Amino acid sequence: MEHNNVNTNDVGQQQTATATTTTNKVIMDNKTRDSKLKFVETEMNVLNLRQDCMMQFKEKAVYDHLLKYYTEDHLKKIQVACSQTQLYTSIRINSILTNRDQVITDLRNHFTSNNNNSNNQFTSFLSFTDILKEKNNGGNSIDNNADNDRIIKSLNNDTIFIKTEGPFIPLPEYPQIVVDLLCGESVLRGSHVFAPGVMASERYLRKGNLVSVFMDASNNGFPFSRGHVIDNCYGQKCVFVGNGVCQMDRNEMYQTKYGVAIEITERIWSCPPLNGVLPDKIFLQHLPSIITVYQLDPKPGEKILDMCAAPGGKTTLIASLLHSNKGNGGSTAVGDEKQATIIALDKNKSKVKKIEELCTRLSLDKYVKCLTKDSSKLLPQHVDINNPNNKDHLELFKEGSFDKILLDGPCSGLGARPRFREDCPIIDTTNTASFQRALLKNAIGLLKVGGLLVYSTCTINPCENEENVAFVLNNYPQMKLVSQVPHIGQHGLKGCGLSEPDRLLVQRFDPSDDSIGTIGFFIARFTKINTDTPTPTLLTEGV
Ligand SMILES: C[S@@+](CC[C@H](N)C(=O)[O-])C[C@H]1O[C@@H](n2cnc3c(N)ncnc32)[C@H](O)[C@@H]1O
Repeated sequence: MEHNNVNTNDVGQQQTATATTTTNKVIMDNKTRDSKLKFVETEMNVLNLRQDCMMQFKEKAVYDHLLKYYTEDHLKKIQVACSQTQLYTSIRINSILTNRDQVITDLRNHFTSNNNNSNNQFTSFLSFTDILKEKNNGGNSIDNNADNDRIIKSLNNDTIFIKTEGPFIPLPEYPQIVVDLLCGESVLRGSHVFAPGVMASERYLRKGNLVSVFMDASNNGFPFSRGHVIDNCYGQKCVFVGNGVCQMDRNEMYQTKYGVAIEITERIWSCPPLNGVLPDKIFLQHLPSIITVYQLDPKPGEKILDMCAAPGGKTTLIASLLHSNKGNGGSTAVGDEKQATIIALDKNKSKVKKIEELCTRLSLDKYVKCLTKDSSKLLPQHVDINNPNNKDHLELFKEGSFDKILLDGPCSGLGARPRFREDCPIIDTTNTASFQRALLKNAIGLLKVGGLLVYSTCTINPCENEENVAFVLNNYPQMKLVSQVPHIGQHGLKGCGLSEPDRLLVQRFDPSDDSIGTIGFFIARFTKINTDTPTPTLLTEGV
């Protein structure tokens, strides 16, 4: 699950006369916070201003399912973490067009000229090494070897991290606006409010008015139609997401599909508003997603498959790494003699278009060939070999022909944050796991002996993670786990089918790990060995 590309254009930055409030600089001490909360709690039911606030599961069965793997205490910590914003905004630099120093200068200029940085909030741009040091209290837990050094250097060159501060508790003291869940979660991640997200408001709102923005987090969705007039307090289960300034009159908010309706000036979490900023030079991507692609370690001359690629976040990072590695072994573009072809697939045609658009926007299109395909049916056994229309498919998807495969498939998404209501139905926790096995089967068939398969999900559901890895290891003796570089997440959960050595090889990002503060995520890195000529290790294992 990538950063929500809510919309672009952080427009409306010209502050109106009433927009004189600046974001709170100091985190509340407990006493001030408590007295503010007392005021707020007597006034309204605001979920996230309570200490015990945590993400709730729409279906209790999902909670019960997770309790089979996590203790109650652990799950509670995950729920609390999921209701908060991630610890870092991670920014990938498009090194084909720019470099880290230039992006830092551009971002400084952007924040200054848009008045978003009036209290110097976003002056600190951290490197990957910085966040490792913070994670390990000054130490760096990554081993020093040539491979690690090369990868850390590349991560330091091509990423920037901005730390999230908070929670700040501005008072929700202005006329109220209710936005939908998606919009509210985007605001918590740093976005402004775009017009389509506005659900309800007080009757008399004008451009320039200050407003308090609430997100509807009730279990059954917003009970009124869009444009509903709310008087006084919105009494449903709601989450206060910040104060802001209207950039439109009330009517326009409901009539237009485009543009910023409210510019947020006081936030709960200090995430920078970056939607639409330097659109061809930076890409917002969660840290575990970045780490996933580094596990592929793409090299010039390789044939690479991204099986579930839309909207293209990881595909474009693969292409970007290939571009950076171009000097180390020749040309890489599709069509070149010594080509490293990235085949990016998605089963949804309109989503494939999105991959193409992103590749073009980032000037990486020459590295990627995008196709609409069902990746659970790539192997020749799923294709009518006598049909001449399938000739190209059979040629491209030969068994054992890919050097590197990324399988970042559909998953239950039980790891997203910030999130106040988890809507995933219980059926998805098992159905997705079995569908992922069908995808894995195709990936294994297409992988070369000696090749790498990277499998990832953005969920904390062990059925889709550790248990699927155990499924692969138990059913495909040619598949072995290999170590990950970098490995900054936790090890696999115990009791989910993995042996102790294998548990240590997978990488699990637990939202409740405050030291890194990411979304929930899981990565496994496999290689394929030749089982016809067993290696000494295999012989020993067989004894
Ligand atoms: C988690 S998203 C992938 C995100 C992507 N890797 C990125 O980093 O931007 C999962 C994608 O799998 C696609 N998908 C689902 N079933 C598929 C199938 N059978 N074959 C190919 N793609 C599929 C979905 O359309 C969705 O775009």
